[in-house]
Amino acid sequence: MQKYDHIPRATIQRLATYMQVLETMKKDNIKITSSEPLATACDVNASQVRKDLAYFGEFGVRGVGYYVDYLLDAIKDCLHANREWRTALIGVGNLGRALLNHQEFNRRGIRIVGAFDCDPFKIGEVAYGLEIFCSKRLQEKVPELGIELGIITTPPERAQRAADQLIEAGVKGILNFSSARIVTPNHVYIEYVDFFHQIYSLTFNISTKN
Ligand SMILES: NC(=O)c1ccc[n+]([C@@H]2O[C@H](COP(=O)([O-])OP(=O)(O)OC[C@H]3O[C@@H](n4cnc5c(N)ncnc54)[C@H](O)[C@@H]3O)[C@@H](O)[C@H]2O)c1
Repeated sequence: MQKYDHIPRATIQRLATYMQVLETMKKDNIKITSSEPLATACDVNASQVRKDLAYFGEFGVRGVGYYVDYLLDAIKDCLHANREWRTALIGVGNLGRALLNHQEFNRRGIRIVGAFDCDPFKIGEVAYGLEIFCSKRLQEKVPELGIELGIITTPPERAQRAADQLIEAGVKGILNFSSARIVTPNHVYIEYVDFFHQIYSLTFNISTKN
């Protein structure tokens, strides 16, 4: 069993939220904080924050709290968010183009260095500084461009094929924006982004809790 295998997925997701809260504090020149603001941001209690952080080490200072800079750097280390991740985007349609143009990826070290599509009219076109390659060339381009992550923005019925091509090329982490559930081998990690999940949570809460 690997050192970090027992860490719950929810903990990892909360760490990403803690990181955002701490980044805002840093911008606002706040030097010291406690678990409470981090807990509030994630709708958990302060002891959950301490438990989440304890998986990775001891970051608080007794009688002081947490130094914002130090905790932010420590969380970035935990999430490996302090280095560049070279990324391929598959499916240069409406959403794909919006993501290619989203500056926040670069700022966070997620560098989209390859854009791929299967439409012959799009292949060879330049979108936001990237030449669009045929997705059949992933096998060749992934090692050449040092790509480690993939983003899928194809129609759902094409997403498994796109994932298979990424996996065959050696990619081990995939962010899937299509609604398709993707089958991957154990060594490949997949995350799903779907704003309908959040919308249905809103419709449920509005309808049942008011
Ligand atoms: N997660 C979300 O919240 C969210 C929001 C909007 C859209 N979506 C999903 O994102 C996906 C893209 O939406 P869109 O509006 O950009 O669609 P789109 O039709 O504009 O773009 C899809 C692109 O994928 C390309 N493509 C198709 N098959 C491919 C393959 N096998 N390899 C490479 N490229 C391929 C097409 O040529 C096209 O350029 C859809 O699955 C849509 O449902 C998700």
